Amino acid sequence: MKTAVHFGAGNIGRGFIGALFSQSGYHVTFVDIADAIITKLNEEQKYQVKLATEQKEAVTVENVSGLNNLSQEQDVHEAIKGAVYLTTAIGPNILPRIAPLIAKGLAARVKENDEKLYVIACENQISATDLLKGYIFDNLDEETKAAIADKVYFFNSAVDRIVPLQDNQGSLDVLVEPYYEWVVETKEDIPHVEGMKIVPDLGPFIERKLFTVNTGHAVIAYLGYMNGKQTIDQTLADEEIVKQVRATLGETGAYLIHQYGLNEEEHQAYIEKIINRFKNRFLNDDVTRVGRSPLRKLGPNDRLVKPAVEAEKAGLSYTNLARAIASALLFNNAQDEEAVKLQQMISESDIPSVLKEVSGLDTDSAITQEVVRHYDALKK
Ligand SMILES: NC(=O)C1=CN([C@@H]2O[C@H](COP(=O)(O)OP(=O)(O)OC[C@H]3O[C@@H](n4cnc5c(N)ncnc54)[C@H](O)[C@@H]3O)[C@@H](O)[C@H]2O)C=CC1
Ligand SMILES: O=P(O)(O)OC[C@H]1O[C@](O)(CO)[C@@H](O)[C@@H]1O
Repeated sequence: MKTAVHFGAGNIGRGFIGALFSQSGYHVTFVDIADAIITKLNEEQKYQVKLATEQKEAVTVENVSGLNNLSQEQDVHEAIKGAVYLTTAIGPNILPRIAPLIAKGLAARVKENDEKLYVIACENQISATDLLKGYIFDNLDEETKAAIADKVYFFNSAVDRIVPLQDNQGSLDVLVEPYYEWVVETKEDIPHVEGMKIVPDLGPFIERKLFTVNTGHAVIAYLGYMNGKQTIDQTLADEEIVKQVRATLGETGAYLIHQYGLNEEEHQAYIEKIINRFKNRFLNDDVTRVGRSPLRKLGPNDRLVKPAVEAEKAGLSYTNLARAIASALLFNNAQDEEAVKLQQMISESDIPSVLKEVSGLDTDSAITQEVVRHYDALKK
């Protein structure tokens, strides 16, 4: 049987990417540090993906197993040696940590296997696979880099499916929204995977997704948190917040239309479809999950700052994006490591200096001034 090695047996790993490989006739070897999940995968060898709908339709995912990357290094090398695909859904910040192990696996593989291997990072981050490739190459000697050149291919991708935190008493089953989109950038003819959409240029896809789904979601999460809401759908019951989401997505939309020549009506329909996805009450999606890791979300290339910077460059409005950035700066969830660090930075310094450090914005830039104005207003 063909195999795919997937790093990260979490929500997207089990509920989306691993499920598509399994449905396409692959055996999926999940690699993770969570021992309980790995043990259960090996014991049960299957799980269910359940749709967040009234009917809760379920699909059984079979031909799965697990390896612990901390205690089973050698087995992970063996798995990489024989795989057709190597994918990740682990969080962008974790990619550097798994790169040394992948590098060792690739070095061992190319000594004995001339077949092509396709590496795809499935993370909410522009050019995540390029980043992963860089981390892997930092761990390879020149000879191995040359040896893998025409055997290991690295493709960027965009992944879109809302998979909330799972409240299932340790079961492997995963609740997911019905919608999904996995777009992979390549001009190669690659082995078929159900549900994988191939495009020659990912730019418009990843920006459209990140600056609509993820920007919109972040606005709801931060405003919801600020207003004491528990979940995304509860937050959207507040019409003022819905208005704010539409206004923000109006700004990212204007940039996307300007940058990629998108059809205005189609883009408006895309926005509305996404807002409806967010309203799915069966997801019960916690605002703290969607707002997690605010330092990453406030990064220069991420869902809030990048569209604001691009809008400003294009002479377009960015005041609602500035408000979204301000609301992210007010996310003071004590359970979130990055939120704690962010609040500590703010308490020891000032907003312009924090934005300089976290988002790469000049302290006297127009965006920074606009964020400070909103921050002061929201804080009241
Ligand atoms: N949940 C969602 O709806 C979506 C998530 N994404 C992206 O997918 C990626 C994964 O997100 P989720 O599946 O939600 O997260 P998750 O937390 O459910 O899964 C991540 C998994 O990685 C494992 N992990 C952490 N550190 C590790 C390490 N050093 N070595 C091996 N495994 C390690 C964790 O144990 C966990 O099982 C993120 O980049 C996220 O932005 C993208 C689209 C949708
Ligand atoms: O996974 P991240 O980047 O922390 O952000 C959460 C976002 O990702 C998603 O899980 C799916 O794209 C959304 O729910 C949300 O916008």
